[in-house]
Amino acid sequence: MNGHALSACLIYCLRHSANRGETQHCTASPRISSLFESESCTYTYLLADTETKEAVLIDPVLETIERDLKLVKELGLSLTVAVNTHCHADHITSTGLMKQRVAGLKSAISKFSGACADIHLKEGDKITFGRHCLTVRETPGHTDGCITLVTGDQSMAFTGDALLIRGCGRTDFQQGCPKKLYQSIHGKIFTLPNECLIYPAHDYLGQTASTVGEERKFNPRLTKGIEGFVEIMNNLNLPKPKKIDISVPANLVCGLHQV
Ligand SMILES: N[C@@H](CCC(=O)N[C@@H](CSS)C(=O)NCC(=O)O)C(=O)O
Ligand SMILES: [Fe+2]
Repeated sequence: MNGHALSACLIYCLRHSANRGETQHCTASPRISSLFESESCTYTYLLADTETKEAVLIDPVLETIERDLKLVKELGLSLTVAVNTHCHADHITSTGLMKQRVAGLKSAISKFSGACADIHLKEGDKITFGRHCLTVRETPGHTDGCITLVTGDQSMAFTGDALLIRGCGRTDFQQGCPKKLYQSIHGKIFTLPNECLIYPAHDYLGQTASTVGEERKFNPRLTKGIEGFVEIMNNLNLPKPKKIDISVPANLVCGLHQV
């Protein structure tokens, strides 16, 4: 083999071994537990690598910290990151308290949330746990700091309050903007594969999960054009979340306002 062929071969081998590393590292689906908090109708998701036992918690709620930690212990998991999909307005996060209970645990939230955390996330960042990872897609519109977390194999998306099942997050407070939300959902969530499972932060009707294909086809708000969507969002006339005045300031400091 001459020098040129040898270096071409070397580049090919390096590229392919890097790709293999990426594939092995970040594609298989993690184990998932969906946990519900009934007062705020919030879903907390525990994702784990069943081999390495590393785990990530999404949107944990203060009131259910004991339940969540019990499950982590029962499954023999090592919780590495507790991430919020945004600065919640309706409930207080448990990430601050959880950090006091779990050695080495790091909190994470979007850098555009204005909230404190160990890790400030932005578009394309990855949260790795064992062989799995979550990739950050910025999906503002409900708040400026809303993110959607997508598994490496794009089989699951944790959409926070951006996309709900047959609905979406309201846009009438916390920097809410219907046009931004429409663009976020169509550009960052509906571009995922149709089979990708949607796991929202809330459900008020007892629904648990949906898919990108289902929401693209049946979501009564998102199947409209942008003008129709804006019209719907500007006329929801929802009452404010009962706990908004304590939740937002508390969540800016990881729920450690009065603890
Ligand atoms: N009644 C609840 C608050 C309900 C609410 O406003 N939910 C938010 C998500 S929490 S910020 C929302 O975006 N809802 C969209 C919708 O169409 O319902 C309370 O008092 O806590
Ligand atoms: Fe919200």
